[in-house]
Amino acid sequence: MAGWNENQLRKYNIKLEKIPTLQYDDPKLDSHLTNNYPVLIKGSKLVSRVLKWDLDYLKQHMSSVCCNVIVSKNHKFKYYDPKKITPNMTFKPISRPSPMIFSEFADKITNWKKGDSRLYLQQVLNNTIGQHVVRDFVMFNWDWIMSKQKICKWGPLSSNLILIAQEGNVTPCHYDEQQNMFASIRGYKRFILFPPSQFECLYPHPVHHPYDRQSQVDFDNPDFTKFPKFKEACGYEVIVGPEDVLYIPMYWFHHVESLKHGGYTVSINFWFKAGSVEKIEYPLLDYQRMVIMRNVEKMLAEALHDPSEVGNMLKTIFLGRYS
Ligand SMILES: CCC[C@@H](CC(=O)O)C(=O)C(=O)O
Ligand SMILES: [Zn+2]
Repeated sequence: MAGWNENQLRKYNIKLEKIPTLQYDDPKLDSHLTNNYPVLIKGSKLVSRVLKWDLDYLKQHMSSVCCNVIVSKNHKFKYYDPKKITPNMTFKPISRPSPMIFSEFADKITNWKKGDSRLYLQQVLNNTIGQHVVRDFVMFNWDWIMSKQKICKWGPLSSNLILIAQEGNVTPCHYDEQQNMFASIRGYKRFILFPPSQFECLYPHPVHHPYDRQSQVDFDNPDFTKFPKFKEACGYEVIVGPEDVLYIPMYWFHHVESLKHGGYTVSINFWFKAGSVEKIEYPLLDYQRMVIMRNVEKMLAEALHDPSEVGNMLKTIFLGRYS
C-alpha cells in the first residue's frame, strides 16, 4: 500500500523510465553509487531518529530561529544566484528569498489559502538552529552514510539542508555540482531525473546567467520552437517517501515536486563535494563533458571580460567551420 496515488502527480508529457530500488545493505548498491547511477535506497535508517521533525516539534525547538525561506507567486521555486545579476540586466525572478523566523513560516503554511504566495523553507542545518535540533542531527546514521562517502571516494560533506515544502511545491529541473544523498522525513516527493548525456535536451541557462545550472525549459509549458530537443528527453522517475534515501549523482538533472494534496513535506539532503579524479580516462564520462563546457564558458567570459560576448564568439568559432 503506497502512501500516494497517481493523481497527486503533476502531468507532463515526458517519456519516463523507473529508477532501481535497493536495500541499504544490498551488495549491488555500491556499484550504483560508484558508477554515478541514481538509486532509491530503503532501510538505511539514515534519518529515522528525526522522524519526529514535524512543524509542531520544530516550532517548539526553533520557533525564533531566522530561516532561509523562498516565496513564490506560483508553484515553482527556480533557484538563482543573486551574485550573477549585473546592473544592466533586467532579471525578474518569480520566486525570491524572504527570511523569516520559523514560527512565522509554520503559521503561514498552516493558514495558507489558494492565491497566497507559496513558501519553501530551505535552511542549512548548522548550530545556529538551536541545541535541540543539533542534538537530533547527531543521531543521523552517520556510520552508514560516511561509509558510502568513503567507498565512493566523495569529497567532504559540504552541507545538509532541511527542506520544508508545501504540498504541490516544485523545484524545477536543474543540476548540482555535488553528490547528493537525499532523505525524506515526512510526505512524498516525486523526482524526475535526467542523465548528463541529455544536456542537449534540457538547455541549461548560460553559466554566467543567474539561473546557471537550471534548465530553460518550463515543464508546464515547454517552448518546442526554442527547445526542440526537449521532445527527445527521457526522464527517470521515482517517488521518495518517509525514510527513503535517493542518491542523486552530481550533474544529473532533477525536477522535484512535493505531491499535491499530500500535506507539507520535510526532507534533508546531504551534499558531498565531488571527489578528486585521479586519472582522466577516455572516453570521457558525460558529466566530465559538462564540466568542460562550463570551463569553456567561464574561460571565454574571463578572456572577453564580458559574458554577453561569449555566445557570439562561440558562433564565430562554430558556424561554417564545425557545422
Ligand atoms: C534546495 C534544494 C532542493 C532539492 C529539491 C527539492 O527537494 O525540492 C534539490 O534540488 C537538491 O537537494 O539537490
Ligand atoms: Zn538539486
